Amino acid sequence: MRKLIAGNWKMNGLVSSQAEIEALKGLTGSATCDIVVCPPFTLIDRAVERARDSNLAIGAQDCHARQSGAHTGDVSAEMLANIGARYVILGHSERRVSHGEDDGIILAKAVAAHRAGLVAIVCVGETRHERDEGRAIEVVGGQLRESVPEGATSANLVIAYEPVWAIGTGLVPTNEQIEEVHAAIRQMLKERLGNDGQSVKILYGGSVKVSNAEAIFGLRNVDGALVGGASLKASEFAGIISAAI
Ligand SMILES: O=C[C@H](O)COP(=O)(O)O
Repeated sequence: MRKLIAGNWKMNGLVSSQAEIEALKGLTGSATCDIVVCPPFTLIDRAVERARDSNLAIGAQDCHARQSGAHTGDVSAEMLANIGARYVILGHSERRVSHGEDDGIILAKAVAAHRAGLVAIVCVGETRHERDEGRAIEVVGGQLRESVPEGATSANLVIAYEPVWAIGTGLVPTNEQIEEVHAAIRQMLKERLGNDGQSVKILYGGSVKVSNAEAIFGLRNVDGALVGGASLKASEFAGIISAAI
């Protein structure tokens, strides 16, 4: 399956950071994988312009479930599609924790993303405590069941497995642990979405770096990565992308 490498800039980036998009274009012109950059809302418009006529797609880091209305400070999926975003990250653990988002909210947002024609990158993953209790697959399975819309397809859904304890910590599960969870996600997607579940991309996220990318991308059910810190510098992100080619 063609790999997908997505960069989540989180709450980083000023107007001057457009230079990273420009540099990334230059460094990844011959890449044979799909590449997505998800800057903060404030830079999406500019990033779309910068990425025009390149193999980079631009995404957002969240959206509201409603199309419009009295929701101060929020941005709808339709607004994102309207300015040229093609992807939206949903259910990132930083939003689950700091904004109290539960699976029901994430499901509603994924439905909204699909309504607007966006690809939803739905994040799932267990905490350290849940892993230590041997419940990683059970937790991820519950999140998938409750937050993936009925009728989602490989054209509008990507799953990102991000163990919470691996995000921004430098800790990474063993290759066996990653493969075990990805294989379980693959099976659940097939059960839920039928044959098309086989083609939904499953990304790994959590402390992906140039030094570990190749080994992670070599795992059977890993179809790419959702990269945080290492996506902020074009040269570093391009190094990860080249490991996926
Ligand atoms: O969305 C990205 C993940 O939270 C991973 O972040 P990280 O690569 O900085 O660990």
